[in-house]
Amino acid sequence: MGYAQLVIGPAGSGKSTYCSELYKHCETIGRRINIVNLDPAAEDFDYPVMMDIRELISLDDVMEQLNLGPNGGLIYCMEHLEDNLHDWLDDELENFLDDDYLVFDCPGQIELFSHVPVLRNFVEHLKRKNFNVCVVYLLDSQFMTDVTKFISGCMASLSAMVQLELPHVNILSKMDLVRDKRGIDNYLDPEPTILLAELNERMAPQFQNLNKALIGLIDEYSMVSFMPLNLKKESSIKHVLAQIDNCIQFGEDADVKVKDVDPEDDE
Ligand SMILES: Nc1nc2c(ncn2[C@@H]2O[C@H](COP(=O)(O)OP(=O)(O)OP(=O)(O)O)[C@@H](O)[C@H]2O)c(=O)[nH]1
Ligand SMILES: [Mg+2]
Repeated sequence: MGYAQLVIGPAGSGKSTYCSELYKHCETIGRRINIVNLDPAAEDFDYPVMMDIRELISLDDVMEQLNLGPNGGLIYCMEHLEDNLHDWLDDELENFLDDDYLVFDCPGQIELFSHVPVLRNFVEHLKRKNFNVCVVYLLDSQFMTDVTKFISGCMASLSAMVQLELPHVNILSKMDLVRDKRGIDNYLDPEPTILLAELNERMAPQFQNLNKALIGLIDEYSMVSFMPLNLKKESSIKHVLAQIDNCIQFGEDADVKVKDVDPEDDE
């Protein structure tokens, strides 16, 4: 049994920074995690890269040889990854132990978790390899300045939920930059009626039915809860990691194993 976090979210939402701070945190507490780069366009890393899509395919080569732009090139690279799950990925996974913990730093192109099936197939493959996988969806708290942005952030996250069908943890990133914490509180675990009132206030009257339907949808998926993450605070990282571990049953299996070898249990 392996464990994996699939770190996704819009471009610039802080995925790679999250991965590197998580790595540092785990290093401090003596816990082994492995960060995998799935972004063919990434250049610099603050974390040791245990597995790297750039060893499989080069975005620059793809763009040059196939005459593609950066986004088309990226999708091509990701589809190439999909075609190589059984050889490249499986070979790379051989390097890890059975109960290793992997964190996948994904690209930020929204099409990867809205309609392109690559990540879904990638996850299915990991599941077949006996990984417990969870989505860690990052949304930049800097954009949480009004209800319309919040709704669009929720919709993108919801589309990832529907696409990937995985346990899902929503995180509001870059909390160290938030000055008005009260403004953000409304969006951490929001009250649907308050959201609806705000939305109606913001938008022209003809949208009231649509607003109601949107808020109803978000409410019914009961996914509008975001966990704030301040990477400058060790306690915040610890809290978020504990929630994610819980989602993929990380600690639980470990506990069982400890008990299994406990000699006092023999009696
Ligand atoms: N202050 C602050 N800045 C952050 C934080 N996380 C990320 N940033 C900054 O936000 C920018 C984008 O961060 P990345 O970690 O590269 O974001 P990403 O989601 O990996 O971006 P892509 O890979 O391009 O999709 C960088 O300039 C980071 O320094 C944070 O927690 N606090
Ligand atoms: Mg990145």
